[in-house]
Amino acid sequence: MEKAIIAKNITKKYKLYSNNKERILDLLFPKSYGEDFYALADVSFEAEKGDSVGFIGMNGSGKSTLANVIAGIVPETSGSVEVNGQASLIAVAAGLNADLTGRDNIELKLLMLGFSKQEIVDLEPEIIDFSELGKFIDQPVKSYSSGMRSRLGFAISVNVNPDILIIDEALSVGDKAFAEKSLDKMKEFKQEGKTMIFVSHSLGQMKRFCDKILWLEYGMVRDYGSVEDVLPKYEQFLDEFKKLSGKEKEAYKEKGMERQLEMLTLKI
Ligand SMILES: Nc1ncnc2c1ncn2[C@@H]1O[C@H](COP(=O)(O)OP(=O)(O)OP(=O)(O)O)[C@@H](O)[C@H]1O
Repeated sequence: MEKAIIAKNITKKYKLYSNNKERILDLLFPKSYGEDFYALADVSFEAEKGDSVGFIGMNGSGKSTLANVIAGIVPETSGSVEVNGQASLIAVAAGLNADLTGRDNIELKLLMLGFSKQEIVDLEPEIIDFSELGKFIDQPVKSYSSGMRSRLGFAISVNVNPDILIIDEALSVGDKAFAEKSLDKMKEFKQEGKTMIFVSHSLGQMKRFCDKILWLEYGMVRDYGSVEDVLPKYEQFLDEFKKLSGKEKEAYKEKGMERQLEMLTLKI
């Protein structure tokens, strides 16, 4: 089978500063200021061409960060990601310029992707039609609601016909009718044998779409396998986690962070 994505030992470190002074000192001096925070710690997984992989995990587990690293929007701190084909990310806040109109954003994105003038003229009406933005298409994106931004992002990304489609929670902000239409479009992609990454808290949508599930916890891979195998385990985990007291949840988190530190120390 041909691989579409090969992610090897990806780590993403952010610096958390308690104030601006710390941020500036960190820029100016070799000594490190601020606290290291690892959004991803040694994440490896592979997707075959045609796979639909769902990323699941609690808030802050690293799903969006990993989606952004694969899309080439956020650089990894270490490790490597190989993507065979053109990846397109759909996320509520991704890649739109708020000062430009919807139409200008479409043209800019298509230009950046290397489309010719004629191809842009041909494709633009399809994108506008799909977005259902009507006359708002000529208004600046900063006047759009999050649902409208998501529609525009979705309309652009699915119509540029990427090899790999990465969808990060973009369906959760739109209305039901648009979500259904988008899910239909995603089904078409799947039938065409394209690769998809799907980030969502909706386990129902995961079941409908994904063949494989990557479960992240504190920036680490907790499990990776078929939907039938991993999703029930995650559902059971969520049920049990919900029953924990605040203190127990804190202790669970501390243990997770300790595991992360151990893993990172082993790697250094
Ligand atoms: N630019 C940044 N600077 C500092 N920390 C960041 C940055 N971006 C993300 N993080 C942190 O990295 C961690 C992972 O974030 P990410 O958005 O990937 O999680 P997620 O699993 O997608 O969460 P959610 O389900 O809430 O959307 C979080 O703790 C977040 O606060």
